[in-house]
Amino acid sequence: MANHKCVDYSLYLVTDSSLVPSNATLLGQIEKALLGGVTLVQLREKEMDTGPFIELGKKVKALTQKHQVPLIINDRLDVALAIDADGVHIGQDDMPLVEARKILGHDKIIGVSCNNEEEAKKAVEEGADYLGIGAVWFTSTKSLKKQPLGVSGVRRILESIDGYNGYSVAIGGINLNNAKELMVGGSTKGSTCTLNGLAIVSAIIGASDPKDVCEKFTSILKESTKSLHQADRNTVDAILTHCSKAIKNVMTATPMVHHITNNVVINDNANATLAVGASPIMSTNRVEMEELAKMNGAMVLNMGTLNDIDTMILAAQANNRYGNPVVLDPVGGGATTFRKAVVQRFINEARMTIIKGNGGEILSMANRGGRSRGVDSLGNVDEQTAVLAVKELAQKHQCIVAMTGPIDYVSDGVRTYAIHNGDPILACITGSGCMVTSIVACFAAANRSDYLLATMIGILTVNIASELAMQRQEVRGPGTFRSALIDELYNITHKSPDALLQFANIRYIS
Ligand SMILES: Nc1ncnc2c1ncn2[C@@H]1O[C@H](COP(=O)(O)OP(=O)(O)OP(=O)(O)O)[C@@H](O)[C@H]1O
Ligand SMILES: Cc1ncsc1CCO
Repeated sequence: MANHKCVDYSLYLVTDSSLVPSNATLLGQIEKALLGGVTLVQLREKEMDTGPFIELGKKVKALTQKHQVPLIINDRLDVALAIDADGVHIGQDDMPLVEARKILGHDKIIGVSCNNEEEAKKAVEEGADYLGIGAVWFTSTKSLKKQPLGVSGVRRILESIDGYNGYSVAIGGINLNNAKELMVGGSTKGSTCTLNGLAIVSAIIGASDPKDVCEKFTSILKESTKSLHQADRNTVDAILTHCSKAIKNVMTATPMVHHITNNVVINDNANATLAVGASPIMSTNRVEMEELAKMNGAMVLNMGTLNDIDTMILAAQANNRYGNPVVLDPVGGGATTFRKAVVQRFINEARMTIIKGNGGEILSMANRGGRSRGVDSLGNVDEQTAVLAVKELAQKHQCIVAMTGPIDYVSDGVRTYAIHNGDPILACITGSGCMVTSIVACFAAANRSDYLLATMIGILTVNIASELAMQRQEVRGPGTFRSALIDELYNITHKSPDALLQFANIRYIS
């Protein structure tokens, strides 16, 4: 598995050979479930001896590999290591997470079962990649020692770990009749406390037609996501309520943000990154790209003064492999034939998490016109065109797209917002857009569960900092503004994170 931080946890199959119908086999049930859309498989064999477990594990791995789905082994690190599985799932009575991590390292997934807030908080602190929250309901697969959590219990646990960068799935008694109730009710409206998926045992493994059941679960999961977004529709609370937490996450994680950026803005961008509590490194030598990606929180690819394009791609690919968000700033993207071709190479050869450009750059990428003079956008962009461009690009490249300008537009392909903050003087200093990209990368690094949120808060931070900077007495023009902007980035993040909540002027479009 290339990238364990980008695993799709939505339909998680947990096996139990004792539940396989008499006319079927475990491997057959798993294969059918994979054909039906299962996104992750956990092999759970509580009674099996080590040798047969490894043999079975190898066969299951062949199936999951064929369907490009990760394989997790329940409890047994030795088996996981022997078959080079993608990770392990540990219960509260199994090997402690800290010890398991020492053995497996950071390239493997470790999931932890949690039944209450304390267990969840501990697992988060110790660096669990995902939490299995349960049991939600009474279940035939395990005799429960504790009361089941119910939907509200799941929600309570998720709220207690608000801001957690990993993933959460619910488990226990989930079937086609209660899945939607759990997905929608388990998540807090307008919040990052959302379930990423459902871990299902008997409803799939004991089914007469696992493929059909999985297809039904997949459409329930899609419907649930839609109705969760629906719930956010008339509100911008989803963004605002998380501003201070998102800022705190950056300050706590102090993520390293690797920039390959242009040599006009390099110093300003490094200072801006430091000002919000992250740690910049502006390296361009290909020899260390892989090693940097290993410790990196996020990566900025900025096309301002293009030099070694192959190294930029190599670095983006390495960051993709380690699951780090990659933020592309297609500076001057539409201005020359050469730049247009480079943007295409970046998109084709690496996966972008967020694309942030000005009107000329984004419209050019979306083939909707877009006029530039060098790195500057020309002309006004009407709202309808802007919204179509960011939405279409986000859908096409499965990423977040932000178009900056007097009004900024941000979309994940489903939700689109406008940001009305920012002082026009930003357009009078070089690299203010590049600075936005750097700050978005800092937020993305530390707020991985919602990159739309991270992008919105990154842009808001720079824009509101610009408004506060312009209110300072000593600011008399672009030169003094430039220093004051860095000061205000620092002040907002270190002293008054509530400034975002107070001054944000954002609009939900559709
Ligand atoms: N007229 C304006 N009023 C308010 N804010 C603005 C205005 N123009 C730009 N901004 C803000 O300035 C920042 C940079 O946006 P812009 O689109 O100018 O970037 P850019 O062209 O990519 O910049 P650069 O290439 O110099 O880095 C954004 O945060 C945007 O919201
Ligand atoms: C002026 C300029 N030229 C290339 S990059 C850059 C900085 C703003 O994008």
